[in-house]
Amino acid sequence: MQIEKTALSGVLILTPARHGDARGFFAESWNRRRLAECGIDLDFVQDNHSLSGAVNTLRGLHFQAPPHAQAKLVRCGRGRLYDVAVDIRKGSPTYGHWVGADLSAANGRQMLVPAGFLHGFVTREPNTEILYKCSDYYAPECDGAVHWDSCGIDWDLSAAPLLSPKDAGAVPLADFDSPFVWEG
Ligand SMILES: Cc1cn([C@H]2C[C@H](O)[C@@H](COP(=O)(O)OP(=O)(O)O[C@H]3O[C@@H](C)C(=O)[C@@H](O)[C@H]3O)O2)c(=O)[nH]c1=O
Repeated sequence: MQIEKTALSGVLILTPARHGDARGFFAESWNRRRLAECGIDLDFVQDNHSLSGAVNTLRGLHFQAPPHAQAKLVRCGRGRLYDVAVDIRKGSPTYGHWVGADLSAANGRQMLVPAGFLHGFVTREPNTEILYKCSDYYAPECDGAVHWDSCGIDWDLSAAPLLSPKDAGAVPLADFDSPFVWEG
C-alpha cells in the first residue's frame, strides 16, 4: 500500500499493492487494520457504486452536514475519472482550496476525502464506474451541494458537463455557509 499526501492535509492518495499473475491481478482494495496502522482508522458503514454513461458526466460538489458528515474512500472500478476534494472547514488555512487526482480501473488509485470536504468527479471515459466507502449512512436531510464551477477547479472538460438538476442549481462557494469548522 502506497500512501501519498496531497496539498490538502488529510486528503490522501492510496495505491494498494497489486499481485499480478497469469490470470490478472489481486489487490486488497481496503484493509481496515492496515490503514489503521498508518493512522487512518475510519468506521465505514456504506459502500456506494454509480455508473456514468457519458464522458464529461460531472457529479458534485457534494457533502453531508453534521451529524451525518461522511469521509469517503473513492476508487474507480471501470473506466477513468478525475476526482476532486475541496476544503470547506471554516477557519481552515486551506478553506476553498482543492486537489484533484486521476483515478482509473487501470491505475487502482484511491482518494481519501475526509469529512469537511466537498467531493466531486468528472468522467473521462464512457461507462465509468465509481466505488466509494462512506463513514456515515446516507441522510438526505443533511445532503448538500456547492456549484461545481465556483471553486476555481480546472476540470479539463472537453465539452459541457452532464449534470443533475440539483448540481446545475447548486449554490456558489462564495454564497455558501459551511456547516464545518476547522478544529486545527
Ligand atoms: C448519495 C445517495 C443517493 N441515493 C439516491 C438519491 C437519489 O434518488 C439517487 C441519486 O442521488 P444523487 O443524485 O445525489 O447521486 P450522485 O450525484 O451520484 O451523488 C453522489 O455524488 C458523489 C460526488 C458523492 O460524493 C456522493 O456522496 C453522492 O453525493 O440515489 C441513495 O439512495 N443513497 C445515497 O447514499
